[in-house]
Amino acid sequence: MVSSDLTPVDDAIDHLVGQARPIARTETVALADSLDRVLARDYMVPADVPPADNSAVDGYAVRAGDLSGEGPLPVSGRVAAGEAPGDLKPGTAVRIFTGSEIPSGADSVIMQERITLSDDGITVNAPVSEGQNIRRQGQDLTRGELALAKGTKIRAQEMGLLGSIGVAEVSVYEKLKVAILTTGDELVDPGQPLGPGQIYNSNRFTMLGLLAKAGCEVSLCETLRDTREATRSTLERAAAEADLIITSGGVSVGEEDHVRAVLEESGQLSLWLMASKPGKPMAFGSIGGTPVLGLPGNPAAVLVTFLVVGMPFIRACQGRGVITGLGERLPAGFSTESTSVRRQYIRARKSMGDHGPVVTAYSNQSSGVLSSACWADGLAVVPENEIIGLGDSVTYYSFAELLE
Ligand SMILES: Nc1nc2c(c(=O)[nH]1)N[C@H]1C(S)=C(S)[C@@H](COP(=O)(O)OP(=O)(O)OC[C@H]3O[C@@H](n4cnc5c(N)ncnc54)[C@H](O)[C@@H]3O)O[C@H]1N2
Ligand code: MOO
Repeated sequence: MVSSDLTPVDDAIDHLVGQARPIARTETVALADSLDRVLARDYMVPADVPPADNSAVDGYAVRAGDLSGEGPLPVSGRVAAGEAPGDLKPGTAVRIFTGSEIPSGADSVIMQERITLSDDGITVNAPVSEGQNIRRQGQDLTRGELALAKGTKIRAQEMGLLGSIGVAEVSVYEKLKVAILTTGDELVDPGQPLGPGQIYNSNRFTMLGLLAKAGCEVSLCETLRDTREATRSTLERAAAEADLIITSGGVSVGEEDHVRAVLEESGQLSLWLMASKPGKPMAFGSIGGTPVLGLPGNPAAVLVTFLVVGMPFIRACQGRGVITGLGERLPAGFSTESTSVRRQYIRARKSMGDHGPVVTAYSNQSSGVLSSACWADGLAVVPENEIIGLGDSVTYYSFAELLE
């Protein structure tokens, strides 16, 4: 029997992350298609990047010691980027471009703006120090070192880095297959007329968007009728082909709340009720060995609970590490009136106040008010048992970083 005390949010996250089994299935994708995927192996550097010393500017390669003599330095050659450089003849300069390899014998490059060119060669108008304007071989990556570690999520810059070491195809974990099950007899799909007592199913679309951003594949997306049998059979069917099932609704205390009951009867319920607002009736367990994250039905609770506890769990299942250091401390542009034993996640906006950035809160924080989340660009945290006064420091998380 799972405790009906409210589990503190941090303990709930630890519990879920502890239960996560990282996906083992891998696949190979073209580098061009690897954005937002997760590396399934370490990538070592096969050869120095850049492979040779090269010029950081358009100008002239010289030996700094040759500049002490009188008169211009004759220009003895030219190296375009992509050409193999020859040797620098002593006492001369070589015309060179950004990215051109440095001819052997040269030890410095002078920007073309710092010289005067005549028929006799170049006259240098600025002091030259040995090594200037040369990008050294291996300054970016050195042969044999780790370029990117297994478990790294590939952003644009990681795509570029893999390209820079010559990787054309990337070994990544398969996307997590997630089943979305929304529950409730009152739900109607957008596009249909609404009958008495009915509402449109919005959670389904919030969840589709969140999972796409989280790099998951939605393998099944259905709405359940409010019966024990429909809930059981759909959960079992989803469990057979998904890595994770996420439900909305049906986890509170009413007799029509079947998700939690089915987990208890036919699977496992390892956590129920979290000390957060919104998100209290969150449930977690498994059925047929597949983890089930039961989000509350209220639309803003779906968003908040997914971001706060769902994302750390999904990251762990994706083979990624725990992300730390999220959030920033900012003065509150709002105040609260009473304390709660639940940690409150306020739909909030970071904006510029008279004295710098400040976090403002949407006026209606009801978990049925999804427009609060559209107005907001993140969440501000009111800690358990605390009251926030205007100007007090609060932690603010942007939606973007919560979805990293
Ligand atoms: N006696 C108590 N009642 C409630 C409690 C409680 O502690 N004791 N907790 C409240 C809180 S907090 C929440 S959150 C909700 C969560 O209940 P469920 O997770 O069982 O969700 P439902 O009852 O199925 O739905 C709640 C609400 O959300 C609407 N909903 C559900 N699914 C969708 C959807 N796909 N799209 C749009 N809207 C949806 C549903 O119509 C309800 O209005 O329980 C409170 N009650
Ligand atoms: O916990 Mo409920 O999600 O506050 O509305």
